[in-house]
Amino acid sequence: MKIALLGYGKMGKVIERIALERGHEIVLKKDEFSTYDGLSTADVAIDFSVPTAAVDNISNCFHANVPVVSGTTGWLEHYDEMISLCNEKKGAFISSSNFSLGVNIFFELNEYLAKIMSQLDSYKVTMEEIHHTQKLDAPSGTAISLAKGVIENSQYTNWTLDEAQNNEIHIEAKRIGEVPGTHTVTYDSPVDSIELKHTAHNREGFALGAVIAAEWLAGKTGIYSMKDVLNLK
Ligand SMILES: NC(=O)C1=CN([C@@H]2O[C@H](COP(=O)(O)OP(=O)(O)OC[C@H]3O[C@@H](n4cnc5c(N)ncnc54)[C@H](OP(=O)(O)O)[C@@H]3O)[C@@H](O)[C@H]2O)C=CC1
Ligand SMILES: O=C(O)C1=N[C@H](C(=O)O)C[C@H](O)C1
Repeated sequence: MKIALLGYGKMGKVIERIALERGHEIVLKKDEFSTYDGLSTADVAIDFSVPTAAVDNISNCFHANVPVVSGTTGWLEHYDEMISLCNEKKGAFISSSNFSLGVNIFFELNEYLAKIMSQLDSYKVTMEEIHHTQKLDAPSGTAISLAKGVIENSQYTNWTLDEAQNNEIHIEAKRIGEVPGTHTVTYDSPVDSIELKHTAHNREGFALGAVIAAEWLAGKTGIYSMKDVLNLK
């Protein structure tokens, strides 16, 4: 399969290695100043860039009729626009705040736990995410997805980085050294606590998940999620 890499930073480089190991060919490595030359020859594009570049990258894929897998976080305010463009161009799209198998299992557990805890007034939920100091966005896309998973299954209505008021979920975003990504969901009561925690040991899980998603998406049309790829629906 011919793959275009949109973003060739920390993630792009790990994705390149895993894609080559799985027998794929890289036809474009786009960073900030390079062009999209080669994009139209790709079977699929994988976007791990920066919040300000994701919309251009994804739009260019739809215009070039190339299926696109996007892992970039911090551009959610343009999500509906990209969905409309995908539908208009009859494109193929998967975006996820986290492509690792472990985090996608964690998402399922988070939703299940939220349903149970929604019946118990004595517990209050909070979230913590820890990432490396080069990360541009806060809170992480994964923390936002976790908060949405709770909101859709409980009485909580929104998340905040500030002190939580009624029905708000507080997210603590920490930036420390080279941490690849640690997320914790905590339910705390006066008598005990329950914690769900995922710790990434490196970037391999994110990158492998993105390559698997790209293999799954190539040749398809439509808008999908990691639930489709991993058969979690
Ligand atoms: N969904 C998931 O599973 C995961 C998502 N992420 C997300 O992926 C994104 C990338 O992370 P990471 O690799 O660590 O970040 P890096 O900062 O290491 O890499 C970002 C890359 O994007 C490039 N870039 C900047 N502008 C453009 C542009 N206009 N077009 C294409 N590329 C551009 C940069 O180029 P240059 O070097 O020239 O500046 C750089 O190569 C982040 O949003 C992060 O949150 C990260 C891990 C997992
Ligand atoms: O920027 C990162 O590094 C990561 N970003 C994603 C996010 O914002 O959730 C996923 C992962 O935690 C690593």
